[in-house]
Amino acid sequence: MTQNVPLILKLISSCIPIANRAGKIIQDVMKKGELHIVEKGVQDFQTEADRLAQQFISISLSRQFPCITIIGEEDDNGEEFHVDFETNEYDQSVLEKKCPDELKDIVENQITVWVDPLDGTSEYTQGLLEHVTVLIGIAVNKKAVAGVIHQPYYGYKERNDCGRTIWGLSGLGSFGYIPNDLPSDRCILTTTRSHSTGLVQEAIDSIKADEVIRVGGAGHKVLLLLEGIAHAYVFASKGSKRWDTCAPEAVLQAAGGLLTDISGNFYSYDKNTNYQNTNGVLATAKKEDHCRYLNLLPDSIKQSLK
Ligand SMILES: Nc1ncnc2c1ncn2[C@@H]1O[C@H](COP(=O)(O)O)[C@@H](O)[C@H]1OP(=O)(O)O
Ligand SMILES: [Mg+2]
Ligand SMILES: [Mg+2]
Ligand SMILES: [Mg+2]
Repeated sequence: MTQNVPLILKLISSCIPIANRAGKIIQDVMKKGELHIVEKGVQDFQTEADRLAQQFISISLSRQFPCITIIGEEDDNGEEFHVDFETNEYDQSVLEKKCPDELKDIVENQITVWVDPLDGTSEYTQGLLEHVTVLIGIAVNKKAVAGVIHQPYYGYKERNDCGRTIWGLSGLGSFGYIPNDLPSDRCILTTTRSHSTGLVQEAIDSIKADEVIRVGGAGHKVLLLLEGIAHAYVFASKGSKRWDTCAPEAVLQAAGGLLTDISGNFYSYDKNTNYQNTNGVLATAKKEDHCRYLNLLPDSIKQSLK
């Protein structure tokens, strides 16, 4: 069934059911009601759901794609985990797509997968469940080229079968959501709700937006850009990591947007990179708007993150 499918499509089509299943693991932990929270650092938490979803994703992907490098947020907890799920499921709609020519011949050792099993952990622990996403980002050499963003609690207040999965591939497009037009008469920003600093606020103020939406998670904020709810995501702080931005960057770029650090430089997603996003995040729904936001941010803010 998948013999003649290029590796990159096969990998994305496998990441979708894996991300969906990780979302179920996250829901199950919440249903049981005991999160077993560990504090990794200041404003940096890990729950049972982060750990179990990480192990599930890492084990499932490495069984199926043994020569791919997988780097996950919660990799080093050393716990035993039994994966009872045969990871030979594929999302058929991905397998049917035409692979962009430049990605047809990619092999496993060129790929690094950046996994954030639960993005928006602070919000998850506070019951802000729509902020939670599962992020699986696929980099070829150092570039983020594909991403899967699963939002397990999307629509949970309205329906029982909640959740949705968005994915994108550079040169092909983005799928799984309705891209509405951005408002043309006002400027709407999105930024952190749980990791704000004086500098984060200074950067927001320098843009003089009409509205600022403060929500959790890098995945969730990029969804606001994809859906035409916010024009730009501005986070002038260290704190996020490559697994927070790889999938969002790839899906956004496939949809015509752009994600860089606050000086306009791309992060490298090479397997040997330092994984800290030291220079913050500036993402825009439209790549042609990116330069304007970049110019609005004062040099003093850019310099102080370097
Ligand atoms: N200071 C920080 N320490 C740890 N993680 C951070 C920090 N700042 C941001 N992050 C990660 O980046 C995501 C986006 O940031 P924010 O929600 O503040 O805008 C967070 O959900 C968190 O990911 P995670 O929840 O996976 O640990
Ligand atoms: Mg975390
Ligand atoms: Mg995260
Ligand atoms: Mg996380």
